[in-house]
Amino acid sequence: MSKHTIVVCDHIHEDGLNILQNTEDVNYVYAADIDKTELLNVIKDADVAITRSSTDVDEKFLTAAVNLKAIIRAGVGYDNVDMEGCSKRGIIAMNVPTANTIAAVELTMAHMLSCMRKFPYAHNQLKQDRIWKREDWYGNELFGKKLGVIGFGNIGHRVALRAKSFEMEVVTYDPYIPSTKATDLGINYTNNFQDILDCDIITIHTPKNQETLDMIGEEEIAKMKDGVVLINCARGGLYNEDALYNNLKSGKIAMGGIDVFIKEPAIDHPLLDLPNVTVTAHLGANTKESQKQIAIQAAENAIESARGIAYPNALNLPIDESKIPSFVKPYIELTQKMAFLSAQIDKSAIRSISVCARGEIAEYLDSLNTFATVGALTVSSGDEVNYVNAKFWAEEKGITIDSNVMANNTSGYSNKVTVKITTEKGTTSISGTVFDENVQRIVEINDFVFDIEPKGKMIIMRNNDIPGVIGEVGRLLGDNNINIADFRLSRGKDGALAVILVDEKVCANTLKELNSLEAARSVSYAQI
Ligand SMILES: NC(=O)c1ccc[n+]([C@@H]2O[C@H](COP(=O)([O-])OP(=O)(O)OC[C@H]3O[C@@H](n4cnc5c(N)ncnc54)[C@H](O)[C@@H]3O)[C@@H](O)[C@H]2O)c1
Ligand SMILES: O=C(O)CC[C@@H](O)C(=O)O
Repeated sequence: MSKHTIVVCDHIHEDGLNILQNTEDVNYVYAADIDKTELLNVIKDADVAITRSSTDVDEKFLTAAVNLKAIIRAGVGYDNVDMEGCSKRGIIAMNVPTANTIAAVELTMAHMLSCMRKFPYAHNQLKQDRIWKREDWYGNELFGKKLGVIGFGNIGHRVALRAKSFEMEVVTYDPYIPSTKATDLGINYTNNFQDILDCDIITIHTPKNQETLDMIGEEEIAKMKDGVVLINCARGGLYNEDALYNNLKSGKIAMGGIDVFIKEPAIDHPLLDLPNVTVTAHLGANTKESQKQIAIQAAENAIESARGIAYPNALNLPIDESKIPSFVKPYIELTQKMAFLSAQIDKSAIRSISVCARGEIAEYLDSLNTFATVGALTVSSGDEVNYVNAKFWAEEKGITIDSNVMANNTSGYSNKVTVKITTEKGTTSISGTVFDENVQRIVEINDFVFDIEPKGKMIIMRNNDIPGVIGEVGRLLGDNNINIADFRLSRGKDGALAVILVDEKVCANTLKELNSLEAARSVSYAQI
């Protein structure tokens, strides 16, 4: 079996490492404890790399990583990933966007409270200096203060909600959201930045990019109230660091709560010398709960991308991101998985790949088509195929690709995608939809109705609808030490189709035995 090399460049939770270690087609390399210069040597063998903010994915890294096909940023911010460099090389970059949201929200609240009550200094005076001097520590309350939240995304909006529960007055500035996203939650929305500068406390939760770097500098601070408190648990440099230092020193800014710095590790940073700054070493994401979730998702996504099955939360998709609403991404992933499954059900030379969609998702047929092609070709061509080269591969092999809007909808799903793969043996058609925000489901296989998560090891068996089939299949799999996790049977006019989810990989001999059952018409094994 050919193995995919996945290199873990930074510390991640052991649950993620265990997933990689226990995956048979993964050769996992732990490189979090080696020097970053040595990493350049190790990374040359990587098919996929997992990084956090301690590894810069820059020109040097990318030049060394000659085999790299995908990179997973085990966190939200990807400002330390050279996205253009990745795209030029056909490397797909992904992040894990929401697993550390709560951790960062709670650290923001901790900094806010620490600043208002000068908590670390009071703590140190008693614990380190053994001085009991209550008159030194008159703080301020959050109650009744005005909080300005810049950036109302996953973290910003939750900080705002928590601040409301402290009975603060909250106003947010985020030109990229509809104002109702804030006002529906009882948060004031403004598109006048001065309203933020007028606040008692300001916290920033935007990504770091050309627009947000130095968003708050000398000029903006001059317009703030004397004694303002500034919190930054997003990225170093969103508040200009020199301006921050000068104004904390002068007392214009009363207190700063800072988790992030332009250059990290920041052990010699001038801000550390100031008495009115509470600091943490980029710990926003550092809760056990969040790191566990991030590591699990990063490991699972690394495996899926190494196998070419899907690129969850891809950041450099071959589509104009600004024109893609967030509901489209899970459909893209699902389409790739359905094509991957379809090409495994009928393992023979593909003649055509066709994607058909209805609902709003039909506007994105072109992108769905690219990802269906990647999924279908991965079965025969492995991880060499990606969204950059998939259509060229198909052309070279003489595979026809087409897409069209579904004419009628009898299923009742408002959005539905069908992938049809035709080989020399026939056509396999799989349809799917997405519930809520990201609950992906396969709802039809060759006109048989199902409700299956596109995940795991499965046997797909077409059979005559006669009594005793389930019992016979169960016995046969039991005799071969294969545990059935779930048995889904769909009945039609002409027989039945069973999708049997199993815990173990099924070998060719067992499939042959299943195929020889009297009721069996065809049997295949697939893994997503
Ligand atoms: N300290 C940590 O360890 C830690 C942990 C997690 C996330 N982060 C960082 O926190 C920040 C926010 O993360 P998130 O998950 O909430 O991201 P998000 O993408 O959910 O939200 C970002 C929000 O910023 C808004 N925005 C973008 N440009 C803006 C601008 N010029 N002015 C105002 N608003 C603007 C966007 O519209 C969006 O609503 C990111 O920089 C992320 O890297 C830090
Ligand atoms: O833990 C990290 O690598 C940084 C996490 C955080 O800054 C993020 O952007 O998700």
